[in-house]
Amino acid sequence: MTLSLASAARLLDQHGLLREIIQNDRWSLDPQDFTDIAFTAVTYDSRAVDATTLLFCKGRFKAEYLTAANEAGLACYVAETDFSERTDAVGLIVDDARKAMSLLSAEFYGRPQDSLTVVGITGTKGKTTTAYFTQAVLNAWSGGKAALFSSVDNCLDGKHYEESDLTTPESLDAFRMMRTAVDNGMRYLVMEVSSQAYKVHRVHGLTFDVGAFLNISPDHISPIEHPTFEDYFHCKRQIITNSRALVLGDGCAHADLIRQDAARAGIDVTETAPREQVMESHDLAIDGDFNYANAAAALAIAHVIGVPDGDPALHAMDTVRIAGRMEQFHDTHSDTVAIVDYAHNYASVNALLDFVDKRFGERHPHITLVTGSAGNKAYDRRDGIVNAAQSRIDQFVFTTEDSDTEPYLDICNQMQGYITDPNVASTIIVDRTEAVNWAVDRARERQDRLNVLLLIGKGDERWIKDHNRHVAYEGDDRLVARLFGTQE
Ligand SMILES: CC(=O)N[C@H]1[C@@H](OP(=O)(O)OP(=O)(O)OC[C@H]2O[C@@H](n3ccc(=O)[nH]c3=O)[C@H](O)[C@@H]2O)O[C@H](CO)[C@@H](O)[C@@H]1O[C@H](C)C(=O)N[C@@H](C)C(=O)N[C@H](CCC(=O)O)C(=O)O
Ligand SMILES: Nc1ncnc2c1ncn2[C@@H]1O[C@H](COP(=O)(O)OP(=O)(O)OP(=O)(O)O)[C@@H](O)[C@H]1O
Repeated sequence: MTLSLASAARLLDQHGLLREIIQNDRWSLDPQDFTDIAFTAVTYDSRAVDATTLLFCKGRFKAEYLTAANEAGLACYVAETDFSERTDAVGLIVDDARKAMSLLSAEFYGRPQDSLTVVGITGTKGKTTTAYFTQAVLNAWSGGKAALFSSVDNCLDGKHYEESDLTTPESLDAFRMMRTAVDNGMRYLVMEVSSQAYKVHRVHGLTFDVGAFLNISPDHISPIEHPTFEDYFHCKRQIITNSRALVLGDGCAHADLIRQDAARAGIDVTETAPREQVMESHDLAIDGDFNYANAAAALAIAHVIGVPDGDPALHAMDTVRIAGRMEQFHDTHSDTVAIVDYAHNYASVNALLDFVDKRFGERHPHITLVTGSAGNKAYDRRDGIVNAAQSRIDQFVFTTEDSDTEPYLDICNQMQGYITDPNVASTIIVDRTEAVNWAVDRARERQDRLNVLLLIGKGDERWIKDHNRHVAYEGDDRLVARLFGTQE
């Protein structure tokens, strides 16, 4: 690990981020005016510092955190504010602490991205699935040397998967994990890139060898995410100029604007094949026609990376299943199929119902949608889910998803209020376990008909967020398998 106070200050200066260096009453632009420190660790948590740690003060960091850090011997911090009243440490005062954190973390971890072929995948829907497909192909192609950062799991050695917290990790965590991946012998990294990642500079300074832009539709609009669709789309578009080559999803909305971005930056665009073409040569284990669009993107990425057309490695994605995505369960007591899926906005609920229609439509099933929506963010999803489903299903059961401070019942009531179709029934059962139980019991009362239960928005998560803390939950998949007395 090679970062010192002097080299950090120089790097920040080169990137136009350094405002000045401050220690007590001494203010300077010259790092040589301060005792140099060779950093042995970097962190954004004031509770994890010692005399050779570089601390990044970002986001909702509070000045009082520095009191204990100072006692722990903190010697240097990066911040947008002068904290010399709270600490004797040297402050690298910058224009943007998150950009600084990304650049300095990459340097601290020895620029691991330079030893990897890095694939970045963005889009409103299909990021996780495409990332898993791509990793499977690159793993097969390279003999197990592809790492993955996804919203479900991270994988740093091509074979072990650990649950992740964010779609795109904080920059510092991302570069630390890239270092581990390189040390584990990985040659490829496939990562999901959320719009938030660009909004809060988690991938600042990172160039993707291949960037993929799958699709775009309204999502993530709220005060803590994006104020408008334009802002959401603008953030996602940053991947274009930060990639060496671009893969563009077939039928992507605003494709002309995306091509204009690429043309201005001189970046080659590879368009993905129509999903129907992929259906001719691949038989995916995971259900849903939309997954053939995700497969088309994975094939295009592999092509740009150099996997030859027709190579057997391309079929590695055929067997990929992703926990909590399009998982089917069949009841042993009635003609009922439950699908556990991660759909949670207009586009994905619509795609899910297209699948239900195609697979089960001929049997005119009774369709129940068990859904909630996230609290305190992505408000547009609430009417999006209702509008995508209301004329295509028989029954809504509104229940808990994840929340911060917003009461679950308020979210359920709001969603129920969006219903305009008089033919769809609805009920609110806030407790998610009870909601699924209720849906199963009602289905068993309809012995004369096929029932389709759609349990969406939680996938295989074993928790529900309440006040942003994880509260244990059995998981939609395990719950329904237990109630059905079987699992497939
Ligand atoms: C808006 C946003 O990006 N928030 C993220 C951000 O929060 P923040 O920087 O404000 O950090 P904070 O947790 O409020 O605390 C401020 C700082 O004080 C530090 N601290 C705190 C206490 C203390 O004693 N000492 C101390 O130093 C914390 O370590 C932190 O660095 O940094 C945190 C980790 O450092 C993230 O967990 C958090 O994500 C929140 C939880 C989140 O949910 N973000 C969502 C909106 C998100 O990013 N989603 C996208 C898209 C998902 C999708 O595509 O579906 C994603 O990429 O996941
Ligand atoms: N290409 C697609 N088009 C429309 N819907 C899709 C597509 N791919 C997946 N979906 C739906 O979206 C859900 C989430 O898929 P996935 O996790 O791959 O996307 P994501 O972009 O990572 O989503 P999120 O950002 O919400 O985590 C799936 O469970 C499915 O219902």
